[in-house]
Amino acid sequence: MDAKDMGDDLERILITEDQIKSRNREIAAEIDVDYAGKDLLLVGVLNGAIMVMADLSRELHHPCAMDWMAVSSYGAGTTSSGVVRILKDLEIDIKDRNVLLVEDVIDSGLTLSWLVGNLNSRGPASVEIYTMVRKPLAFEVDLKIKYVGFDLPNEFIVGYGLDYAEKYRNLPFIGTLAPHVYGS
Ligand SMILES: O=P(O)(O)OC[C@H]1O[C@H](OP(=O)(O)OP(=O)(O)O)[C@H](O)[C@@H]1O
Ligand code: HPA
Repeated sequence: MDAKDMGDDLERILITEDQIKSRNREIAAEIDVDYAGKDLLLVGVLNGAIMVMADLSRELHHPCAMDWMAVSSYGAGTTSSGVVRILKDLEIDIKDRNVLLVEDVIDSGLTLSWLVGNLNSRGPASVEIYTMVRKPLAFEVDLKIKYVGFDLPNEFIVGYGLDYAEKYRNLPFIGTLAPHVYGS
């Protein structure tokens, strides 16, 4: 899909499809080195992480298992409260496994802080994080993020798995929406 297919919904592209592809490749190479000789289980956080999980995993040379969780954060409006409910739990027992959580965005960091605590209580060998985008508020929570695709400023983004009202996830790039979209 091209920016022009969105009519005037798109404001601007922040990260292009090519930039996403090469960053996934670079990070996959780091992961291949870091996990050489080790078990690796990728855990994607639904729904947003579907694109990055699919692309990252295909750049990895390391044989890895994959599983998914779906969680729901409760908060006023667009603000994550950090109170999280599991909508879909893992199928795989992560005891003694090396888990790499895969996310599209870490914004307030509250969802991932909760998730890391939850997964650590299950006795994994390790839990690390890869996020395609990190926003500035994530620095204010106690969250160690091992792999970061891009640091972006604090504005709402869509595309590459990220939605506004469940739309725009299928854009192959990451961008911002025109103000009129939020008004409609
Ligand atoms: O750092 P935080 O402020 O907690 O926000 C990040 C979370 O918000 C988004 O998920 P969302 O709840 O929108 O669900 P989705 O993945 O289905 O879009 C995103 O995929 C992260 O899971
Ligand atoms: O900027 C964002 N876009 C889409 N979903 C999100 N969830 C947290 N931050 C964002």
